[in-house]
Amino acid sequence: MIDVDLLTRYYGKTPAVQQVSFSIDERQIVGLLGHNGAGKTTVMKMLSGYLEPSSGSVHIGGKDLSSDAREIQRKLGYLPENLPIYPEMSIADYLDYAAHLKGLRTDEKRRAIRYSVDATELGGRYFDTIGQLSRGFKQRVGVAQAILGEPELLILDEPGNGLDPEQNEHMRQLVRELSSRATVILSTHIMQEVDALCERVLVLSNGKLALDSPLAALRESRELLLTASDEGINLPALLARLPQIAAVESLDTTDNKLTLSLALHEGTAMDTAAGNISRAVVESGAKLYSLTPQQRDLEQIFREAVQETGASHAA
Ligand SMILES: Nc1ncnc2c1ncn2[C@@H]1O[C@H](COP(=O)(O)OP(=O)(O)OP(=O)(O)O)[C@@H](O)[C@H]1O
Repeated sequence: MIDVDLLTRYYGKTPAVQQVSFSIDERQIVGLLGHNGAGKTTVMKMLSGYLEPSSGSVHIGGKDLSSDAREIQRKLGYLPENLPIYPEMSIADYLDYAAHLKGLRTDEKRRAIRYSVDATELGGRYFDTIGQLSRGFKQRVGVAQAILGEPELLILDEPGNGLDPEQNEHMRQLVRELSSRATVILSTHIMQEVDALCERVLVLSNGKLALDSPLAALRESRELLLTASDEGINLPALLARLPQIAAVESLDTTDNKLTLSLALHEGTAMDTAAGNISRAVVESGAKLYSLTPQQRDLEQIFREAVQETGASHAA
C-alpha cells in the first residue's frame, strides 16, 4: 500500500527527517511515535503530499507521490496537526468545501458528508460557526473532513488532541471501524493510544527510524517470574542448565521462598519453556508456587529505542 524509501527532509540546514524507509500493507493501523521534534509531523506532511521531501520517495498504491499527487490525494484523508479550519465558516459549508476540493460529485458529496457528520457525531452542531466550537469539536471537524469520501489511506496527526476521555474513546472506535477498509497511520505521544489501537509501531528519534515492529512482538515477554519453596537445593544453578534459559537472577529469598527471574533464549516458545521449568522444579523436590511471564513495559522499550538512536546520532 505505502512504500517509503530513504525519505529525507531538511529545513534550511536542519535535518528534520533522515533516510526513513518503511512499507505498510493495506488495512493496518500503524502508530508513529516520537518525542517532540522527532519528525512525526514532517513525515506525515510528506506522506500526504503537502510537503516535498529533500530526497527519497513515497509510493502509494504503486503510484509515485511526486508525480501523481492529485490522484493519490483523492483517496487520502489527512488530519493535520494544526487544523487549517476557517473560523468564519459553518461546519456545513466547510465540509461542503472540503468535499469539493476532494473532487466528490454532488450525489457522492451529500452521502459522504452525511457519513462523516454521523461518524464524528457533529449532527447537532452542523450549522454552527467553526470559530465558536471548543478544541475537541474543532478536532472532530478535522476528522470529519479527513474521512470524507471513504479514503483508502488515513493520515492522522495526533487525532486525540484536545479530546476528553469519552470523545477519545469514541475516536478510537471510529479509527478501528475505518481501518476495516483503510490503512491508518496516526501519530501520538500517548502510549495507551498505541496500546489500544495500533498493530505496528514506528518510532522516530532525531528524525531517524529507531524502531519498526509489530506491537505483539514488542509485548512478547522473554522473561518469567518464578516463586518456589526453598528446600536448600541450588535451584538457580539447576534451572540455568535448562536449554531454554539464558540467565537466572535471584530476586528474593525470604521465608523459605525463592523468587527468581528467568530470561529465555530468543526464539524460545514460552509454553515449552514453562513446561520444562515447572517439571524441573517439581522433580528437584521444591514446591512451585507460581510461574508467570513478566509483562514488557512498552514505555521502557520505546525509551531504549530512542536512547540507542540518540547515542548513535551523537556518535
Ligand atoms: N517549518 C519549519 N521550519 C524549520 N524547522 C522546522 C519546521 N517544522 C519543523 N521543524 C523542525 O523539524 C524537526 C521535526 O519537527 P516535527 O514538527 O516534524 O516533529 P514532531 O515529531 O511532529 O514534533 P511534535 O510532537 O512537537 O509535533 C524539529 O527540530 C522542528 O523544530
